Amino acid sequence: MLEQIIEGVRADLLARRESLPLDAVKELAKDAPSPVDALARLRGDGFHVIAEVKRSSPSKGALAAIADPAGLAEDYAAGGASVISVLTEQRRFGGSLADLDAVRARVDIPVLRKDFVVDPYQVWEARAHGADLVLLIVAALEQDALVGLLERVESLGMQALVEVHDEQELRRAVEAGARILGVNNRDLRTLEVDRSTFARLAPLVPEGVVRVAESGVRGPLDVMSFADAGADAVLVGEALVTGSSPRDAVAELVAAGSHPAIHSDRTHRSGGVA
Ligand SMILES: O=P(O)(O)OC[C@@H](O)[C@@H](O)c1c[nH]c2ccccc12
Repeated sequence: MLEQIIEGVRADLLARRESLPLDAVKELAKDAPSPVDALARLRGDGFHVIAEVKRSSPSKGALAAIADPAGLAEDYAAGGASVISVLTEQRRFGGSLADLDAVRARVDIPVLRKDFVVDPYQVWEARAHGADLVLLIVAALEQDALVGLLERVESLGMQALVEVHDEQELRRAVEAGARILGVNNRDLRTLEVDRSTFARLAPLVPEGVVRVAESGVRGPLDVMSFADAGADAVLVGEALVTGSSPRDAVAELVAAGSHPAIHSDRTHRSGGVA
């Protein structure tokens, strides 16, 4: 699946590059609002929710129409989200750079461009459209490309969420210098979700690197177990776009992550309940 998605991404990228050359994108990037320090935000106190604007996915098809992505992002922010993730991949996820523009114009918390980034052009584009963070998927990149893109992201004042799904990818991410590491519980090759992936990989993430549990969060109980396994943040799409109140849903997840010890063995052994 990953390869087919990337094929489409490259074709769309080629078309955009033809209508707007890299130099023009670089000019636009100069005029973009300065990046917000997303790393400081995610390293800050408390548990963090990265809330995603997601219309559809290859695994689930259509999830939600989302006529007003900026309104949704405002609701997420009001519920206490630390970062808004905006899918910009068009063919399989129904996103666009217009969604990123709309969201950027209406929230001041950090915004993540969520896409299959394989070329520096997309990093410049992210900055030109006001992104503070860019997703880099290790499974989609050779090591040299990963290192180069990460450097480009940081040289533009942004941060990368570096996504991994197994031990080897995790080692590559750490070697490349990732500061924010996402463990995707969904295997992008098969689209299967295995919620034990995060807990398996989290102990291998070096101290000081932000740990994000991605995909498959259904509600507060999942957040508690990811927080218990060491997550600093969760990245949530489907559960938020299909629920009734995105604002209340985010608030519930933030609260759940802030009290992981209620469910931990540690607490049971000491007999206390937070
Ligand atoms: O809708 P979910 O299961 O809450 O997942 C959100 C997010 O983790 C998922 O959209 C995602 C994680 N990594 C990606 C890479 C590309 C596209 C999408 C993703």
